[in-house]
Amino acid sequence: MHQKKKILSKLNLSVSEGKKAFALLIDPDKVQNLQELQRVIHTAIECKVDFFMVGGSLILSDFLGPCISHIKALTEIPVVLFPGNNQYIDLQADAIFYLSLISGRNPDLLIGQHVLSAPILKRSQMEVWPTGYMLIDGGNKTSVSYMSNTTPIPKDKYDIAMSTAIAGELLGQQLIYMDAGSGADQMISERMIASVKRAIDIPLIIGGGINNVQKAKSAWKSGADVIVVGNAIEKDPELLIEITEAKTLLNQQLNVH
Ligand SMILES: CC(C)=CCC/C(C)=C/CC/C(C)=C/CC/C(C)=C/COP(=O)(O)OP(=O)(O)O
Ligand SMILES: O=P(O)(O)OC[C@@H](O)CO
Ligand SMILES: [Mg+2]
Repeated sequence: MHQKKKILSKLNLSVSEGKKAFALLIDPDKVQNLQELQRVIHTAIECKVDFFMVGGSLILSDFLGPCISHIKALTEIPVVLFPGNNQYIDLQADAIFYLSLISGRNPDLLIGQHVLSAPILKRSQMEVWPTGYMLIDGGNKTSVSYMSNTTPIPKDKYDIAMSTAIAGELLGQQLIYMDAGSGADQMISERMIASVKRAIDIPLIIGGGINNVQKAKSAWKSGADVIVVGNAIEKDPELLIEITEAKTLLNQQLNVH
């Protein structure tokens, strides 16, 4: 029998208490050298990030496995795979976002990649997190929209986003991840986040283009349960500390620390 999803249950519990979470996305291809990686991991550990995410739309380096093993060697903070396809699976991770790209109409990303990866995931010890993944237009063409061959939901089509998220929930997805794509010019708007959050009862993850502390706060305040930051921290690891301070303060104000 498959083991219980302990990490996901813990996340669900803190979300049900209204607690805000912060995930750091590490792109194996953007790691300059091992020292740089260790520095970011150490800062993330000091900040007690809620989880690490590792993955990419297209990975050219051989660094996916080493990235995960370096994190695992230093901390118990969970590592969650964020795979662009079934090749980017490494069984050292604790969990995997089993993404279905529900904003798109590309069958390979709704079921094809899942069929290819199902046997290995079923045999593994990893927690598999069924995730409705929705791309929202962030003003520029991102790797993920090009690589997925899908059109993101227009940024002001709140009803389409809401209905898509509800459909994901009704189909049994356990998380909704709305992403403007890595390096998006504009993060997802407050109104879009709030409309989707109101419509669903599963945790809402928001990412793409969150590159300063104001944007992180605005995403949380509009309804994000988890925010994901990648690019901006690669450029300035100190941002980890600022965002963590904002999270701590917000959780204190919400009385859920
Ligand atoms: C079920 C399995 C095994 C895989 C899921 C496959 C699906 C549905 C993927 C969705 C589409 C996709 C390509 C997602 C990738 C998301 C991701 C890891 C983004 C990280 O950012 P990058 O797109 O790599 O950005 P950069 O251009 O900044 O590197
Ligand atoms: O790299 P950034 O823009 O922070 O985006 C993070 C993540 O949501 C991308 O899929
Ligand atoms: Mg990438």
